[in-house]
Amino acid sequence: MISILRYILYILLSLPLLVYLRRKWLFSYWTRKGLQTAEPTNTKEVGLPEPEYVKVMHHYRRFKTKGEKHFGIYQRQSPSYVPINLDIIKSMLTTDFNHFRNHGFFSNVDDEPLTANLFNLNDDQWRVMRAKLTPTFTSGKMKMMFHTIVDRTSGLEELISTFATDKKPMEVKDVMSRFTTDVIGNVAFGIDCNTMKNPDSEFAYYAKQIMQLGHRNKGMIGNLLRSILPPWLFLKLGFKLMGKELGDFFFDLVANAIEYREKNNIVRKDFLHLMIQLKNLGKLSDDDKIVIKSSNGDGLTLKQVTAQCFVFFTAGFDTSSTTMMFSLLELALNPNVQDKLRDEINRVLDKHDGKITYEAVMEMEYLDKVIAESLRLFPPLPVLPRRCTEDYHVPGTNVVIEKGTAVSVPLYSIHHDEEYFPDPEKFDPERFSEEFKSTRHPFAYMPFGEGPRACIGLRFGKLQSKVGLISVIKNFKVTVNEKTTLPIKFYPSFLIFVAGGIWLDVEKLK
Ligand code: HEM
Repeated sequence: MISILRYILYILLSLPLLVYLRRKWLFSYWTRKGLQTAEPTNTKEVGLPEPEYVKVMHHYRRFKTKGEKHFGIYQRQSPSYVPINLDIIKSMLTTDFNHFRNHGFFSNVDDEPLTANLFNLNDDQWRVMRAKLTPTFTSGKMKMMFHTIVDRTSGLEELISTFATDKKPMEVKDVMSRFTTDVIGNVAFGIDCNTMKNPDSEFAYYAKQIMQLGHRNKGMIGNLLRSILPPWLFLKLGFKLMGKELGDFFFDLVANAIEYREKNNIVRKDFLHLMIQLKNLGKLSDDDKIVIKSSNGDGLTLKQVTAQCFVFFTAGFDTSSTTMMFSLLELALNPNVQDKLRDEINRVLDKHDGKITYEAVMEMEYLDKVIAESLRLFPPLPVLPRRCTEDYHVPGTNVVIEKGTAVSVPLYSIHHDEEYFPDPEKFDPERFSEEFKSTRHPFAYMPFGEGPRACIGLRFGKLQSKVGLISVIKNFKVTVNEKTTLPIKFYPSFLIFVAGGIWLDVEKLK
């Protein structure tokens, strides 16, 4: 008995040593691979912790100054490879795409249908889905949906007018998200969410839940297990990655909308109609009626359709409202740019009978530059995730990235690199004149990602951001309210969130 107790005591005493050795071994991964490493720090940060992409930028700058082409970091306990050299990045995202075709997220249509969305899908499932969805985002299809975006601008103008009349500052992210929620809710689910009129609508509630995924909705034990278990095991224990309530809400929404349209042969020019075609025919068709029978068994299931509508919504509403929020902040901080943009908007709209048409938007070159510069300074997805799917010898180096390793393409760091963008913190839309663009490495700017896995919704995202900005700048003058903390501080998240929000004063123009 005493000897058993002694053994237990030895084990207990040696436990801290084992933990220490395991930690040492895990965190020596990159050194063993011959790569410079950003050591994980244990020091407590004072105030708001910096988001991961800002920490990566500090390392990026340090290692780049030393002439390194790449370095390694640790996310929790997992190693992640961070390329610095743009030619390496180009190879990984394009020519050697096959080694890095996955984002590295979990997806399983049976256990949790919403995870079977294009962003999460892997390997052949991704390839097949991407090929099916690509024709949904052509410029022809964008023109078809254009009126839905423009129709929502009257609600946006009404909403902003209330702040101008009451002389109250407006929290820009809230206002612009309500605009994009109404636009995408309409084109992806075919419903009038009306969050601009009613911020407490059911739809607005779920939109907020989506933005909190991964932090708060699983309870304390759920969050703890989620951080240590692989997703498949987490699901086997009865937890949900996205939450059951959220999954049921979106599934019912899509199922009911499709049933209604199919029963009543309702055709609308939106994503949902295109998804009905993909469900029933397996491809898009020019028919202006609903065809029910799948001719070749190639059609998407209802769960697959729901997952894609869900990702259009999630990937589409926050990215575009973030883009407009930062554009408006910079326009408020740079009144000369704001005036110049307003002049362009008025000049072009005059040529188009004062109407926001697709052609008018395409004609606004300065608007395009303003948005491009805002996306440079504040890319809504500041790090591009990839997962290595086959061992990869990094060109021009002795390093081999092992299958299964995560890759973080440091978009935010590249966009703030003074080699590519001199005086990088300055907002200067002229960086996107043809003259300057042609002198830059093509991979120095990629807010929508690059290669076959780049953002499928680029055209739609740009279009709704442009229409939203036209509608605000045409009608209102914006200035910074003192409630905005400058310089802005980011909230720690993998997306760009501003701590305390961005508050602007708005003045209605005649
Ligand atoms: C300004 C707006 C937007 C920005 C900045 C943006 C940015 C991005 C980025 C950086 C990626 C990852 C690309 C990569 O891994 O290389 C991405 C992927 C994606 N985006 Fe967007 N996005 C925007 C708007 C939209 C919209 C409006 C939609 C849909 C309606 C959308 C749907 C998607 C989807 C489905 C993916 C996954 C593509 C795949 O894995 O094949 N995005 N987006």
